[in-house]
Amino acid sequence: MELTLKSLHDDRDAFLAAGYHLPEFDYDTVHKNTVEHPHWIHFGAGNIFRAFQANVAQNLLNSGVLDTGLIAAEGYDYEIIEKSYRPHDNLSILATLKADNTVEKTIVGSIMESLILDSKNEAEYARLREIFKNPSLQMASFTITEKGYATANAKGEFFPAVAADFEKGPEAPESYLGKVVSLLYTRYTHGALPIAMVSMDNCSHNGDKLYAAVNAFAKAWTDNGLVEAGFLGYVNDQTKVTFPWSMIDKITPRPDAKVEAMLAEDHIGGLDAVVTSKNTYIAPFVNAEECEYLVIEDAFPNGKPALDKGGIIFTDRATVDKVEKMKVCTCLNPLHTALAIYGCLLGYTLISEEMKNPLLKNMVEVIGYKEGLPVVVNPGILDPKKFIDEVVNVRIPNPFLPDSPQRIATDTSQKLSIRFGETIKAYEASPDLHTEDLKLIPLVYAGWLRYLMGIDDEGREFTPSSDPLLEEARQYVADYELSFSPKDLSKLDALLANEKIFGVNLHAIGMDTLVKQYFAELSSGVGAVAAALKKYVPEKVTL
Ligand SMILES: NC(=O)C1=CN([C@@H]2O[C@H](COP(=O)(O)OP(=O)(O)OC[C@H]3O[C@@H](n4cnc5c(N)ncnc54)[C@H](O)[C@@H]3O)[C@@H](O)[C@H]2O)C=CC1
Ligand SMILES: O=P(O)(O)OC[C@H]1O[C@](O)(CO)[C@@H](O)[C@@H]1O
Repeated sequence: MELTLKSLHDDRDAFLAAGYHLPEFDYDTVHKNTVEHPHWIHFGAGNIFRAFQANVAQNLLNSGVLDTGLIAAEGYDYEIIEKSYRPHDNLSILATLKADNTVEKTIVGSIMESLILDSKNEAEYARLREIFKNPSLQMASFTITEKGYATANAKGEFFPAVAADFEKGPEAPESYLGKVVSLLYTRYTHGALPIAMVSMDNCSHNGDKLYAAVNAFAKAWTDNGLVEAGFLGYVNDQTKVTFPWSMIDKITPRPDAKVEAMLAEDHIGGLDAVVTSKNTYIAPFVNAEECEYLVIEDAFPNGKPALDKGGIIFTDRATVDKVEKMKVCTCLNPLHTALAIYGCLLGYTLISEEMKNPLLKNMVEVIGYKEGLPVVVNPGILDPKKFIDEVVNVRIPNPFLPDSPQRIATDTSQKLSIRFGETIKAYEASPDLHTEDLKLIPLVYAGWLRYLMGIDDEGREFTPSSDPLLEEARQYVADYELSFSPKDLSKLDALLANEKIFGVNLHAIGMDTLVKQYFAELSSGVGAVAAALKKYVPEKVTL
């Protein structure tokens, strides 16, 4: 068998016998409808898109709720399309790795076109313009990673490609967002048609990030006389163009060798995973957990596909904000980051294995239930207690999900502030709660300092995961080594006072003393990390 439309047709019985769910809609009709009346284009053809959005669309096509499929556009890593989409007629295999050790295998065929977003690729760029001219288009969505929305570096200087595009205008831009905004300009010049531009990336207030980038281009092109006068107004007219906020949640690890081997047993050829030259881990299959949440602000000026029938929740902005805070600041991501740091220190390579260690499990339970939950505002549409129960008892201990502390430890310096700082701020602001009662959040901070030393609890060197502030942050711990001798910890002061990293100035609120005390213990010798966990994490957590 092959992962192609022809093989799906010719070998249908063999696929079914091997346990695959197959697309159940009339492919040719949906393809024709999509080409003629596209409703939904997605930018960022990576793993989450195929595991989540494309599968939701397929379910809705199967049940007849939708009659058009998806168009995938890739403007950063063209190899994804060349190596993983086109050889397989845009089909992919979704391996849903359930906590009960069953794997659901689905051939996802809802992506009707895959296009390279490159202004030098005339044919495909023309097709993208055609799509943006079409009145039927309701939504352009994005999963391009948080850094994909940046137009400038940390010093505020525009990236060279962005600066060049500001000068050149919408004809043939080179930067990612420049290309997207030039398509939006095409939509403007063809009737100022309405559209929702929906970021589905895992970052706080994601719609604002997309808006800021789009608006920067619209403004620069207007100031430089490169676009019609009304374009900037169009981008800022919410009856025309919106930038809804969203919260997305589905743990989708990189394509895993064990899953590849399992699929190979079904005798489907050509499923090899590749790492592209731009470092995307991609394969014709994706592996993900079963659980998924996508909550989107209901601001769609051209109407929206009936995705609510596929489990996607539409609500108001304030609710999206609360849901996102619940997940990112308390119920999922802080627990992940705590496990990432201590997992790397203790030599784990699977998050699920860490959850078998009672101390690590108790650590995340205290951080989530005891320290975080008291300050969570219930968003109403999802219950925080139930959400965290599912995270702690089902999702992160799922032994079949090949997720690693090393993957989650990527960019920790960028994550600490939102994942823990918001809770600290809420304690500081509360008349009833006391920041000094927070005992394990400081242990995570201290763990991160210990992690920056790049030496695990056995005394072996390890390579910390990539992080834009890694080298800078490592300077602060460069003088420390594993030893029981007393340390001058003042070298940590400037780091601990860095509000950007921790969300609060830990010195100003007095938490730095505890973090330093913990750090001294964690770095006091081989085995000190395990010893500190034993000392500070309760043996029993009563929920
Ligand atoms: N994988 C996961 O568990 C989840 C991911 N997400 C969000 O989706 C994003 C992408 O995740 P995956 O698709 O799993 O990753 P991936 O590595 O499979 O794909 C990354 C995608 O982003 C694009 N990209 C990377 N750097 C870029 C840049 N500088 N400019 C523009 N595009 C760029 C790539 O070309 C590719 O389309 C994440 O960063 C996160 O925000 C959200 C929830 C879960
Ligand atoms: O720590 P990161 O890199 O944001 O990844 C966290 C993981 O958890 C999630 O937030 C779950 O949705 C995903 O984005 C990702 O798989």
